[in-house]
Amino acid sequence: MRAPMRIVFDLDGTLIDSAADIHHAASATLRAEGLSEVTLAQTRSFVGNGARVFVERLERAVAGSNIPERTERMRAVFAEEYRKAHGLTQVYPGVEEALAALKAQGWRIGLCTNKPMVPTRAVLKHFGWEDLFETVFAGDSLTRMKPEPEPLEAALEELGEGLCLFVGDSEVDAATAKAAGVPFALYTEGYRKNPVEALPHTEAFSDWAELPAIAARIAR
Ligand SMILES: O=C(O)COP(=O)(O)O
Ligand SMILES: [Mg+2]
Repeated sequence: MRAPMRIVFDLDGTLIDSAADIHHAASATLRAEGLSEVTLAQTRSFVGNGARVFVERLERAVAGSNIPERTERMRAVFAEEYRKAHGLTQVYPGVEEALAALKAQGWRIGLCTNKPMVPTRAVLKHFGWEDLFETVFAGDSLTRMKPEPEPLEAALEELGEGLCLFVGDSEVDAATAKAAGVPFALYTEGYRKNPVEALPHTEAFSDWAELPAIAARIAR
């Protein structure tokens, strides 16, 4: 009998390009404080360590520092805006076909994102993906988030035993996989800040059509 296989995906910058919506939510948050706005490229560079860190980076970029009361107000506005922010989000080309192919190959599929659970569920619903993942760990599911290994380990545990693979786009994901001792497939078209070579990875891909073959190779 074939050993079970488990594959866990990151969300932002891996399955979906959500930067435009995050930028929109960030702009509303900054406007509410009378602060100047940031560019889409800046927004992209602030994504990766969850919503709390995102807001801190945003505030620091335009105001020079974090003032606790202001940071809290900004967090509240951002959370509200983020929940509604999926109209501009695009699924990367080939993602749905690749996930279907992986399922057909016998992979059990999970999600491990640093995005909080409320906007994560909202975006999954938006794309009709509520039942796509057998397990979902968000940035606020546990007390620790990526790059700590716990959420990835927890997602894998929920998927049972067997060979495993993590797929993500960023330095945070590469570090998480390394910390958990899990093979890592790097999607190169997401929000990473450094060259591909600088991120520890088992395999890298730029086209989702390549992933089923990569996974099959790792599973051999
Ligand atoms: O929301 C974030 O900061 C990052 O989200 P991700 O873990 O899905 O890339
Ligand atoms: Mg990501």
